[in-house]
Amino acid sequence: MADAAYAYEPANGTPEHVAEAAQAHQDEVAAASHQQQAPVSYLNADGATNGTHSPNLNGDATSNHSAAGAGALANVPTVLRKTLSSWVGFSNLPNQVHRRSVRRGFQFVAMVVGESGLGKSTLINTLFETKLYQPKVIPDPGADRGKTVQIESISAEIEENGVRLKLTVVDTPGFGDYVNNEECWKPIVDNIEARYDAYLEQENRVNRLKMTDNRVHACIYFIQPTGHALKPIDIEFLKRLHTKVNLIPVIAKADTLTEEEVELFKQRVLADIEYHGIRIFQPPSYEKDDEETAQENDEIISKIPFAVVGSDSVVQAPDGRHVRGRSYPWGVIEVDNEQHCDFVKLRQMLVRTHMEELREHTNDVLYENYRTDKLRAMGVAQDESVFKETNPAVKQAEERAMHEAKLAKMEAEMKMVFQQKVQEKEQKLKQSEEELYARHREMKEALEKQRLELEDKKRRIESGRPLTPEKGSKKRFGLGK
Ligand SMILES: Nc1nc2c(ncn2[C@@H]2O[C@H](COP(=O)(O)OP(=O)(O)OP(=O)(O)O)[C@@H](O)[C@H]2O)c(=O)[nH]1
Repeated sequence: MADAAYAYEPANGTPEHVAEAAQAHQDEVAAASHQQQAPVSYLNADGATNGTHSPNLNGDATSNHSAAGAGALANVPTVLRKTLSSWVGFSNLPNQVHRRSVRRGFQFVAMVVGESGLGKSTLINTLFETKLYQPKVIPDPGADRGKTVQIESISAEIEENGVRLKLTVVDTPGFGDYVNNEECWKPIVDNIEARYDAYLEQENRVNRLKMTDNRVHACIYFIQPTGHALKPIDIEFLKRLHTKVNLIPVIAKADTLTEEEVELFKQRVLADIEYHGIRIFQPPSYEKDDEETAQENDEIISKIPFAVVGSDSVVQAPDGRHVRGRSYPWGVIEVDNEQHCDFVKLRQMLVRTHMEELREHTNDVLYENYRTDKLRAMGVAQDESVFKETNPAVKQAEERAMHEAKLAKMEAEMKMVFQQKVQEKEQKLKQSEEELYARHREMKEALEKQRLELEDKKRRIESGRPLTPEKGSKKRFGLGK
């Protein structure tokens, strides 16, 4: 296992990141072996420099930053890459996912919309090679057809090579069939949203072990093969639905148009779609797609909107083969022949190559947007700071600054309280000082008065004058008042 590599990523590392990191590591290892082993310093998970090492210690030092460079990178979360010395086994993960998926089976909900008689039921039967729809009873001319679009769904469990698929087809009879078709898109939007609501309700349950996904994963929209352009009802419908569901436009009953007419009609439909800013489902292409996949993808994209022919019966071709198709006096149209129609490409995209993509886009984009809008409308606010990518060092510095600010505030408050107390004490001391001074002054005055009286007495005695006590005075000499 010389080349196996793994990488520690920050918490938000995705498998793609990991794969890229692994690839980068392999490139680095290859480069290092060419550069003939100059000692390099390496970074540990904290970003600190751990001195110099020779590049191959089995644990392969793969970061050749200099110490100075390491210092500059000290705050950046570091990816530590190592070569595995033995087989760990996580390359088997896709097989585990495969086994789990086979055990659980898949759910897929497809909606078909289009005016009556455009071949919706026939196409669904043709697509899944199942008689999901039985031949319809055509209503009598006078019979009550109802006044609004009905929503009907049929489910079937189908199995292929041990893989189970629970397929639900949502039909919308009555669409575009009335004299006034003004709001015929509304019951369809309501139905799609009700399915999102049901899923949201399941997500909010305490126990979410048994979640059924009845969200519409794809909406096949049947365009009447007029050969002109999209009709107002088509444009209105597509505009109303394009943010809610994966739209897959198809030109119905393409066998009623010639090859040139189909090509021209496709161009007009696409021009209309672009002009009205309608977003239809486009098979995504990825950088890491191999050549074959990329080519397959391009071919599918080039056929949009798919010109389809449906038939669930087998006919005999002029060369004697028995094929699914439609037989005309002038020949046979084969459903499964790419020269005759785009049915094969539609099936390829819908079932073989992009079913999971459709489910993922429904969940990650369409449902997510619906859920966000719904919760916001209910007044649930999102704390945007949780999405902020944080560098641990910066976060630590922020926390330290906050802590220091808190300490400084506490210190200032304590100082204020202390000063207040000191002021109060000073005030009290000043007051008692003044009281003492006043008392001292009074005593001094009283003593002075006594002294003066005694001196007066002395003078009298010395001069021989009699000491006549003051009238009514019984006061004795003393220091007290
Ligand atoms: N020429 C042609 N006829 C088709 C095609 N697909 C279906 N039909 C025929 O068109 C008729 C109506 O087909 P359905 O599949 O019942 O059409 P629908 O859109 O499901 O009709 P509603 O259920 O009434 O909405 C049937 O007679 C089919 O045999 C097609 O690709 N080309």
